[in-house]
Amino acid sequence: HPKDDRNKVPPPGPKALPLIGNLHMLGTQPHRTLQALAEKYGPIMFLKLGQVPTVVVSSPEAAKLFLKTHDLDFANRSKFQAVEMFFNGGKGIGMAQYGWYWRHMKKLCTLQLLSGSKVEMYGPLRRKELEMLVKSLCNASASGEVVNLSMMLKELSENITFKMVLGRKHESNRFNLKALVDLVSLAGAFNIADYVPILGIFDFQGIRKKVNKLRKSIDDTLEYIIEDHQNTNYDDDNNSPQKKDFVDILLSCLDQPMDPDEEHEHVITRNDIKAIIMDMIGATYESSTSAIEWVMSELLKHPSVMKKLQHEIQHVVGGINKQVEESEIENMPYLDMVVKETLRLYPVAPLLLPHESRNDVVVDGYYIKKNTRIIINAWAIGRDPRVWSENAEKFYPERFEHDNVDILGRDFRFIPFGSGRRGCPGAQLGFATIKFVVAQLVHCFNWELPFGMSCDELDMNETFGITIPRTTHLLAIPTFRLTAEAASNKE
Ligand code: HEM
Repeated sequence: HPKDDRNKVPPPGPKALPLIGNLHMLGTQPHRTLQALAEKYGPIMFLKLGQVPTVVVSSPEAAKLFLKTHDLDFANRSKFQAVEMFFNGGKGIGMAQYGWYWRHMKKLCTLQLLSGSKVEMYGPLRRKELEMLVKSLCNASASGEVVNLSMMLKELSENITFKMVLGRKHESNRFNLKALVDLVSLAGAFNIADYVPILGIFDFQGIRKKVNKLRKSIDDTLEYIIEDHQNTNYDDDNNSPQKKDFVDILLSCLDQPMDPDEEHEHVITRNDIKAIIMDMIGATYESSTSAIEWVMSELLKHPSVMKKLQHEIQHVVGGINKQVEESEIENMPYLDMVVKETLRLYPVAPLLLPHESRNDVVVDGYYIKKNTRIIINAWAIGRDPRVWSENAEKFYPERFEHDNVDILGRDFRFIPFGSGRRGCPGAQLGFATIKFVVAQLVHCFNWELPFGMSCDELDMNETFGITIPRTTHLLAIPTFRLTAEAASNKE
């Protein structure tokens, strides 16, 4: 009825062009462009990205409406060509449609892989990998070398990810891990086919071709990983939980009913397990590296914060005779503030992962149709002066001193891990990893910028993708500051 249609007011937004809609407005830094557009059109704004109706959310109040009040209505994910082609139609968690399959898989991973006790269980592994990084930094310190911290952190993250998920070192040439990592980045690439399907037929960017090429090689890799695990006999000594990696735990669910009490008697298949392995590698791989890189960048720019942090850590650890133990981290409130402040300014996934409406919904008086893409601009919320005061752009960890916001998205001013049903199940693991690595790097070394660079000269530009890593690598000079015996972590 026409009268009804008049009442269905969509959120305000800029005028859209035929075919491409507002795509041309996004530029190379969509998180920044969308922030500027929201200043003009408001915190709930409508855009047409190609053919895709999209609502962009840019304030804590609005985020709460979408991720809490109407969470269930917006709990779907948008479909992306590369993901559809690859992850067996989205049978992992991150890109799966809302429903019983996603619910059970998420529950399984949360309980079996990512619970607090499992995060603790992988502590020794993180510690061992980190020790190796400290050793090579010690060598660099002895010869006064400039290190490429970005590359070293990437390697650390690769080692932790592959050890934790696959239980193996990534050097093994039987794993085509490069293909796995390439695929994850293709899944996140801007693919015109996702926005203007009619142009997708031509595959101008060659994404479909690349995904097809990677498909077989990755399937072989995943098959190899699974077989390798199935053929490993754990003798009694080795059968301790510490020896079990993610894949072992997942394989113990193979061919088991997902939930025998439910009406959907889905039995967990090999394909399900492959998709979850891909999800876990994808989610772990880049997220913590990017966050640690930003923490270290801000600390290099703010030597007084670095000193204050060293002081706290030294106090908790009890001097400079030993390295940090992960169990000591919980007694370091300033470290907590430093990492939160970094995630506020550089949320790893600046626009979270796109949600999608499951029904027609009215939010704050605006009519939002079923299958509308929802983008939450966590980056803009973290930098809004109305929320964080006039110094919102400044790195100032003390702002959290009397403001103990939690990381799990209960406070919509701070949502680096999302919130609600589709929130990040790896938040505790991610947060713990970042804090431990930063604490160790800052406790073991003094850090300086190279080539006589002043703090103000450090390039702080970001490159937009699913994540926002630094555009340029972070170079720095470490100087070992602990006693000689602490170098090998002996007390
Ligand atoms: C610093 C580390 C991390 C950050 C900042 C981060 C951030 C995020 C964000 C923003 C989302 C999307 C939330 C939304 O759309 O509302 C997400 C989803 C997800 N994350 Fe993380 N994450 C991190 C680490 C991890 C780790 C270590 C894992 C697992 C090993 C993980 C697994 C997932 C999964 C499976 C989802 C999809 C959840 C769903 O769709 O239901 N994340 N993460």
